[in-house]
Amino acid sequence: MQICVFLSAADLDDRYTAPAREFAKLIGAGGHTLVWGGSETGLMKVVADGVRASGGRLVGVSVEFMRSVARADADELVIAPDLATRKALLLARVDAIVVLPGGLGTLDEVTEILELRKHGLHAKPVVLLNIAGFYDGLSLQLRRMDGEGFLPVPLDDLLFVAPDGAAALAYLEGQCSS
Ligand SMILES: C/C(=C\CNc1ncnc2c1ncn2[C@@H]1O[C@H](COP(=O)(O)O)[C@@H](O)[C@H]1O)CO
Repeated sequence: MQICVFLSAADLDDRYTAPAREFAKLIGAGGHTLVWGGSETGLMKVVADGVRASGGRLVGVSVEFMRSVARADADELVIAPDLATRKALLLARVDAIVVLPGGLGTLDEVTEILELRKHGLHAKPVVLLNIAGFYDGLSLQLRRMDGEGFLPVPLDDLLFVAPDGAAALAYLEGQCSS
């Protein structure tokens, strides 16, 4: 599978980096390709390093104004002219999307992907990898939207929340083989 991972560009502590590294190892060992924002910073670097070390392929999709922090040794590096084009390219290139802990950039990416899926503009599986309970708050908010009629499709049709990397990959393997 070509797996798009959205995740933090910040340097984080072991609570986040250790499970992210485990997930990266599963991606590489499973023969999958990581498609990500292409940067050499923070959790983005941790996961790219982990995928590379376990034999996986790296496809970076960076953006012109971040070119200087893009990973030079990616197997493939695409530079988009702007953030909107980058998100479209990331989605177009992959079979599935996994969202690790992140800040506003990650939140922007995941909400756009979910909004497109809500409108039936793609049908790619989206997984929130709930490392250290990071997405408990967002999950609660989304469940409230679902329960109170704010979503035109059931939340479970939009998103799967996985407790760990193994559960995330098992879900994607089931979805992408069917
Ligand atoms: C430019 C600097 C660091 C590099 N920053 C980023 N590099 C690549 N991709 C990025 C960067 N910042 C955001 N993104 C995209 O958004 C997500 C991470 O954002 P967050 O706010 O840290 O959650 C990530 O998925 C990227 O696609 C030096 O300042």
